[in-house]
Amino acid sequence: MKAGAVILAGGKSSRMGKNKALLQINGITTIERTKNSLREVFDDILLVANDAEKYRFLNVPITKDKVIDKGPLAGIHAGLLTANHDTNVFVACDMPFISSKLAKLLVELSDGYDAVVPVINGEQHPLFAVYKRSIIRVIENCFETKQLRIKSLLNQVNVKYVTEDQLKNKEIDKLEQVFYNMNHPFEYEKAKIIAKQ
Ligand SMILES: Nc1nc2c(ncn2[C@@H]2O[C@H](COP(=O)(O)OP(=O)(O)OP(=O)(O)O)[C@@H](O)[C@H]2O)c(=O)[nH]1
Repeated sequence: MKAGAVILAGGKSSRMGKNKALLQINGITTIERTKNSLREVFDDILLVANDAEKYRFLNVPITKDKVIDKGPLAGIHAGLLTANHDTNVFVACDMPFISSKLAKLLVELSDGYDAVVPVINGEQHPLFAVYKRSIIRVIENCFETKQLRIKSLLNQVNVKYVTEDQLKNKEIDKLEQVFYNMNHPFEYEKAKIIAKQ
């Protein structure tokens, strides 16, 4: 695949109260689940984390934010600067049920766009989305103008939004679960139940 995958794990997990990436579900850490799923499709997987030692066990290259305390946008920035490919699927480390098939499809839909973002039931999912190196300068401009929301970035680049209608017939398993993410302890408890279903 002429694209890479980037996992973002540079956050503070303050709502969860402990590192979300390292929470176990069915005996395996969330971030490892994510990595294993991406590995079905991507040879190149990069991790953006600011405490690299915790993640050596994943055996993937690790880079740090170049701009500190700027949230996920800084992770996307560092990932694009470091990745081996122009086109990369970015995934948050708190999404235990992502789909490698969907990741591949998002890449396939990216020709002619700077980014590909799923929109499910009207909600945008910019942390399971494709971003290209062409937007690095725009991200840096967002930092300079203190626009740290990914939405601000998306307003300034050429985005393909992919809705659930466009994903029909693509045989993506359990689409409603793919974007499940864990911010609070009760969402972790729910994830463990979902994983057993
Ligand atoms: N590289 C990088 N990733 C980040 C940063 N902030 C958040 N992320 C990642 O972006 C994704 C979504 O993060 P959030 O849940 O919004 O933020 P968080 O800091 O992890 O959690 P809270 O402290 O509870 O808001 C997760 O994968 C985070 O690891 C950052 O400053 N740098």
